[in-house]
Amino acid sequence: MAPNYFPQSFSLSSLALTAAFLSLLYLLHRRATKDRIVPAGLPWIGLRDERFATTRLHLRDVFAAPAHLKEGYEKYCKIGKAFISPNITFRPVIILPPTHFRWLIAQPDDVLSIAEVLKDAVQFHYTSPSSWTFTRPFHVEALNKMPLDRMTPDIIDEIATSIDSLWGLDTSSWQRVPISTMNTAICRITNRVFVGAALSRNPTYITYQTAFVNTIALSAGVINNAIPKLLHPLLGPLVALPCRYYDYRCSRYIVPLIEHHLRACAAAQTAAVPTYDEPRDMLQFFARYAVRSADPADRNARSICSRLLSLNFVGIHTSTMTMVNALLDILSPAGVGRDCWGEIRREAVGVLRAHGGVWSKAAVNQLVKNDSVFRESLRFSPFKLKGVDREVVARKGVVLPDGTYLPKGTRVALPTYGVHFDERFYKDPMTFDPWRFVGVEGAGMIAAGETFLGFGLGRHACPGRFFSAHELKLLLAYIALNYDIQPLEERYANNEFSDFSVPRDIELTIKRRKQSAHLDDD
Ligand code: HEM
Repeated sequence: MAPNYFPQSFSLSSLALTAAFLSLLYLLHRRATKDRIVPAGLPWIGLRDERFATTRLHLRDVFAAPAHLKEGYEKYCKIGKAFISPNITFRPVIILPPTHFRWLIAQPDDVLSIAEVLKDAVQFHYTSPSSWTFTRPFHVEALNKMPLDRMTPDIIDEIATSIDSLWGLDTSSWQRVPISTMNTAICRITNRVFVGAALSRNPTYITYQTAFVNTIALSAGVINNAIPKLLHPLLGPLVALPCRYYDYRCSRYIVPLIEHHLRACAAAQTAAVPTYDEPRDMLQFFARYAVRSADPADRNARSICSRLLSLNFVGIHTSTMTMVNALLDILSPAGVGRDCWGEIRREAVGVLRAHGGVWSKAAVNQLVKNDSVFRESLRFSPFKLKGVDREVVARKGVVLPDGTYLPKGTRVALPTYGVHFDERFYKDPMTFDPWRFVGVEGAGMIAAGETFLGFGLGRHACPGRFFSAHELKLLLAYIALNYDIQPLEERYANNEFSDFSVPRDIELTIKRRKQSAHLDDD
């Protein structure tokens, strides 16, 4: 009798189930790899000779991205060559060397697109469809031209109110506060500037707004990384339900305000004598742009509201991480060794006294040490290790300066991490030197350039950086003037995940000063 190789319990149905499971795995693998456009002739970084080599490389990259990017930069970028970097999304990204940067920023948007990357990264189609139903991206122009001088009194008022309530006013004893309180403060300051005092102090609105900002990132992450593309139309709307709900709840507060501002702007436009006040918040500013547009789609209050919420999302996370990284760097042994906290406080005292105790844009512009610390921290502790991501959208693809052909759909990016630690661009790059940029022509915090990619590069460089730099410098100055902080034992390492480097939530030991340092006797 022929031997029975199958255990008794191993029935035909379990065999069929196993086969179905394996087929499903194979199909998912095929779907996951469908978008892998891999241009010919470029080297991979980190690829091993093994089965399912690229799939395993993409998975390994979740924790090995910094090592991959460093190795690729040293091996290829430094000799002017591009390389292929793996990615958690299973879409490889072509990392361009500094010699190709000028070529990249010279490409028009219908060849290399940032919009495609953003839409995909945030899965706007599911998470916030209304934020893309506009014809003109006037929010970018509005961000570039924000009337920061006029907004400064509100910004400093919101900084003082939020920090005082989050960190307390006890001048007698040291307190422990989570560094993540910066997130709440920046959320409040941003909202004060975006939607005005009434809403920024409304706890219910702030709860919904914070929930939106947090769930949109989570939903997009799940859709992008945990659901095969094939299932996006089915599961995308379900996963995005929470952030769509919070978007809706916020809109109940914001839309009536926008409609009010749109009516007021339209009336002022037709009045013989304009009656409308100069805008003090972004909603008013947006309304001005909207009424000037010839396209009614630009005046859709729901779309303007979702656009504003998406800007909140982009701006609050980035500004929070920049502030937290800066505090960690300043209070680390490297920052303490250069008396960073003391210097920032002395500078703030001098500038504030020189301006009669009142902050203005001109006063903030004189905070050169404060400015240098932020730029150095963005260089030394970037929260995104590769950046300036673009997608090839030209139907016929595009050719790199070295002759490499990139088909439509290829993703390209620049090696932020490599450039920021390249000894050809920075002396002693592994050292945090807070005063590195003081007095250096063209090296202010917001100056985007080929050797500093913290805010991107070219015409799409971050339009929110003018506001963010202003807000962060005022926030740091306020804290330095009003609080003592104990140094940290070490520069706590950030959590690294894929090409993200996110600071950890640690506790700071702080004590309120009896009065702002600019009022002290010398
Ligand atoms: C320190 C804080 C910030 C950092 C480090 C930062 C960084 C960046 C980076 C690296 C880019 C990509 C640029 C490129 O690919 O060339 C970007 C784009 C962008 N940022 Fe920021 N950002 C910050 C704050 C803000 C704020 C506060 C806002 C708005 C309120 C904002 C709005 C935007 C927008 C709308 C874009 C897309 C620009 C476009 O599509 O042309 N950012 N930002």
